[in-house]
Amino acid sequence: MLTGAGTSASRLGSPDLGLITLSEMHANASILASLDRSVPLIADADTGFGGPLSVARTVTAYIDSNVAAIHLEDQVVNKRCGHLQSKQLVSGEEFVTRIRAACMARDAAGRDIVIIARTDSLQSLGLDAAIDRLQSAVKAGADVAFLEGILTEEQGKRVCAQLAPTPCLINIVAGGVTPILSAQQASDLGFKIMIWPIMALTAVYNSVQSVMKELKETGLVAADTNGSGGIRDIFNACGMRECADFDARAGGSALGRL
Ligand SMILES: C[C@](O)(C(=O)O)[C@H](CC(=O)O)C(=O)O
Repeated sequence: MLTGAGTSASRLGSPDLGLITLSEMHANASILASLDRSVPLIADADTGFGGPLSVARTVTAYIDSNVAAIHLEDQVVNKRCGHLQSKQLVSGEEFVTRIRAACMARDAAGRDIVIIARTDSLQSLGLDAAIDRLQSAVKAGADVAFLEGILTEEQGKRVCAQLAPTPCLINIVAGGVTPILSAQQASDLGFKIMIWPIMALTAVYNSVQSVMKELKETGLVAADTNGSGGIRDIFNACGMRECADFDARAGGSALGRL
């Protein structure tokens, strides 16, 4: 999952308030999608970054980066995280235009990308209107429906039932408005896709904060005595053995001993 909130936080040091641009999102998407091509990447496309032509440009850029799916929402371009208050929406017609533009760009590219329609309208318009927006988006060609900021399990169950057979996605954000559900609970409600967009960022943030505090207070962060948790673990996770093996098979001799 390429999170817009996480990309804003890590690249701009800013909250998820619509400051991130297509170029920055696309750069991150390209890196993530190329890490392991067998793993499909869902990328946040926010509002599509403008009118129909900008939406089309966004879709084409993500397709070129081998992104598997994108979610496009109905907030105004000056958007905010879906779990904050006072979100503003574009009209239902403008939302459908965004989705239609995305599907047209996908069809024109002749390549496969899953279009996930996200509505942020539950907060201000209520459940019936939000479901209505998702149904219109599906009619315009969206493959998956995403009701953002679900407040209760009952709402989750209803959206899945009323959108069927279109698969629905649920977004779990620690500290957000949606109850934290397990994969099994989400599946029991009828969801087919579940994202935890800021889980990894939260874990990294908490552990970096903890070691930074320790370093500041004690002047030292002790290394693990058993050799795990160090830089070699990270190099190995990044494929150091595979690199050495490739180098040797190609006839190289520089990576025999690392
Ligand atoms: C899904 C989301 O768009 C994202 O940026 O990952 C965010 C997540 C978040 O802010 O925690 C969202 O608006 O829900």
